[in-house]
Amino acid sequence: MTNQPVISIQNLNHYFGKGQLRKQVLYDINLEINAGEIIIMTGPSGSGKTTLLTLVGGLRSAQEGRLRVLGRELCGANAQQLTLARRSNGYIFQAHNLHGSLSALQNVRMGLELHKSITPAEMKRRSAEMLELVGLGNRVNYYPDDLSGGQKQRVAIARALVSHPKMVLADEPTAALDSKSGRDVVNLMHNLAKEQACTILLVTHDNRILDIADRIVYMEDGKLAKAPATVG
Ligand SMILES: Nc1ncnc2c1ncn2[C@@H]1O[C@H](COP(=O)(O)OP(=O)(O)OP(=O)(O)O)[C@@H](O)[C@H]1O
Repeated sequence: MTNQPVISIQNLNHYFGKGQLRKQVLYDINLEINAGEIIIMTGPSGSGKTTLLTLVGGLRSAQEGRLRVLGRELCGANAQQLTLARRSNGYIFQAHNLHGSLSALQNVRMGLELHKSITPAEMKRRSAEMLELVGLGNRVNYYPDDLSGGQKQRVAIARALVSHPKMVLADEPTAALDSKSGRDVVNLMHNLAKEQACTILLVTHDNRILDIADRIVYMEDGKLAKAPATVG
């Protein structure tokens, strides 16, 4: 861990809608996250966690305040700048978004396709190696329909990490999983992230996985607070 903030958020506000329907959903958010940290964001439904995650990930544009991610200011960034910012990140979402018509290997390969300098043979080698690492070495040619929920989520993790991103953003990665698969999945994220010195920002309601966090932040009514309970 180098203790350089990779995410620096200052006085960030966010609104949805326009005119009379305009509604503020994030209020004066301040947060610094260092390289290699695993941060869990928790809090009630509708409190703004996913909104903050998508802003940090460059999936929507930040409107007011300062949001510096991996050396780039995202507040006021244009579409092209946001596209560039997204390339540094891996994403893991609850609905894992695997392509049903692609095999596990081809899905993982998608995580490398933006990286033009890598040859097709090298992409295949790295994708197979990452599937091996997540325990799916014997499932590389399976299609998502033939994999369990936990296996699909592991493919999504392999896809997010295959390019060795500096940052991984995860939204409810264990929501659809039973407790054993959920635990396996977060252990895997934790180990791979620590090996690759990758920063993870993870949104969850799943209290069973809080112990993988270096730090927990709590969101309520669009405001960030320290977690009510600390993790030992
Ligand atoms: N695209 C949108 N347009 C308008 N309002 C939205 C939009 N997305 C979210 N909201 C509203 O913003 C608020 C925050 O939503 P958000 O999804 O960030 O909360 P959350 O904490 O992630 O909730 P959950 O835990 O249920 O996923 C909610 O009131 C929600 O209804």
